[in-house]
This record gives sequence, C-alpha cells and structure tokens, in this order.
Amino acid sequence: MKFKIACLQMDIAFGDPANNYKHAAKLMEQANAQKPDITVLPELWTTGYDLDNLKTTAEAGAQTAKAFFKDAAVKYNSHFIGGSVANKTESGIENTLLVFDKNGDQAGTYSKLHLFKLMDEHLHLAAGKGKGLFSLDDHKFAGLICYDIRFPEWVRAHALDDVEAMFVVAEWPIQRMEHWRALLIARAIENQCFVVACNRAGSDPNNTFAGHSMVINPWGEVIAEAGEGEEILTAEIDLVEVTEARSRIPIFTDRRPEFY
Ligand SMILES: NC(=O)CCC(=O)C(=O)O
Repeated sequence: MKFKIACLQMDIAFGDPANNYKHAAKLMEQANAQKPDITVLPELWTTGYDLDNLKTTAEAGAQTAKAFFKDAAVKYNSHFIGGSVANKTESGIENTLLVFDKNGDQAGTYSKLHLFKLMDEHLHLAAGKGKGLFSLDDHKFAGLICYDIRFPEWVRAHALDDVEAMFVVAEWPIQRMEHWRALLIARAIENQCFVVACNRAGSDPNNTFAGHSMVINPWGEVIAEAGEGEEILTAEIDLVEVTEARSRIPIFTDRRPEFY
C-alpha cells in the first residue's frame, strides 16, 4: 500500500498556543493541495520549549489538540500524526503524541519515554510508560519523539511488533544535525522500515532548530529531505518495499536474541 506523506516543518511561536494553532491550520490548508494520506506535525508544536510556562499552557488531557485533529482529519480526509503537545495528566505534564485516522477517530497516543536533560525536560515533564504503536488502514506503525531515536533498543522493540514505518516528531537543534541525519538513517536500515521524521524550523530563546525533516526508505535511502526553513515536505512511501527488504536480508529471522 502506498501513502502520500506531508510533514509540516513549521516554525513555532514560543509559549503561544493560540498563534501556533492558527499557523498549523494555515499549513494544513496548504498541504491539502497535495492531498496527503498522512499529515505529520513536529514535537511540542503548540507551546515550543517554553517549559517554564507549561503549567498554564499545557492542555488538560490534550483536549484542544484532540478536537483540532478530529476536525482536521475529517475536513482533509487525511490521517494525522499530530506531532506532540504538552498534556496535563494525573502523573504530571507529559509530552504526548496524538494520532487520528481520517474518520476523525483517535488511533493512537504515546507520551515521550526518554526525557532529554540537556533541554531540561526532566525538570518539567513526566515520562510516558508505554509504546507508541498504532494501525492505520490495517498497517502497523509507531510514533517516537525526538530524543527516542538515540535508543536503538526502544526503536527495535517497536520493529519487533511488525511496524512498517516509524514516525518521529521532533524539535532537534541545529548543532546536532549530523546526529539527527545519521541516527534516523541508521534506525531505518537496522529495522528495515520507513522512517518519516518531522522536525520544526526556526528558533526559540535557547536554540535554533535544524529543520531537515526526512523520509527514509527501508534501505536507508533518503527519498525526501527539507531544508532548514519552514517547509511542507511531501513524499510517497510504498510499504511493499518493507517486505522486499526484509525478505532480501532477513535480519528478523536471523537474529539470535538468546545470546544478546
Ligand atoms: N527535543 C529533543 O528531544 C531533542 C533531542 C536532541 O536534541 C538530541 O540531541 O538528542
């Protein structure tokens, strides 16, 4: 099955959800010209990394974002990997990815498991507890958030659940852009799956972000890559390539987990 993907590599206004909602809505309207099957947004796109003010800007149960994606999915007849938002839960504020299918039904959710100390996440956020698995059109996918890509064992745990594409939403700074590219390509090669990675563009008071959203095939070939600025990156993925790669080099049956 083929899916047309649109990554909304948006700039994000620091701590200003109202403006970010307006801006995301405008980009969705523009992306609709390409009629994407799956639309992807970046990490913490409603607030950016304004972590000091999350107590006021985080949404209880991510309710506003959920209503926004429910409407957008039906309006644009697109599945949404709705980036992540600051989500007030009983355990604290989580960095939560939302997935809505094109009928407007929530298809998945995942709260970031690995908190990134270099950007103070551990001081403001509560870590998630489960995997980011979901299905769209009877295909298995996974959602990962930014720093998660530095944990190959976490990504592999999803691949072992027969995932065919991993969606990574991020706010990855430009200083470590070469890590971003290398890690994403490695995760695609070693798990023989598509990797669709949507980063943000622009700057906040502490960081300039890399952009360079990417779509990578199961051979590790970059089939689409954005520049540094705001951009809608589109690409088509054909999941038959996952089956082909996995039968040509059968790493999943050749594994020797009894020795690991
Ligand atoms: N938002 C993040 O998780 C950033 C991760 C990052 O920059 C890294 O180098 O890892």
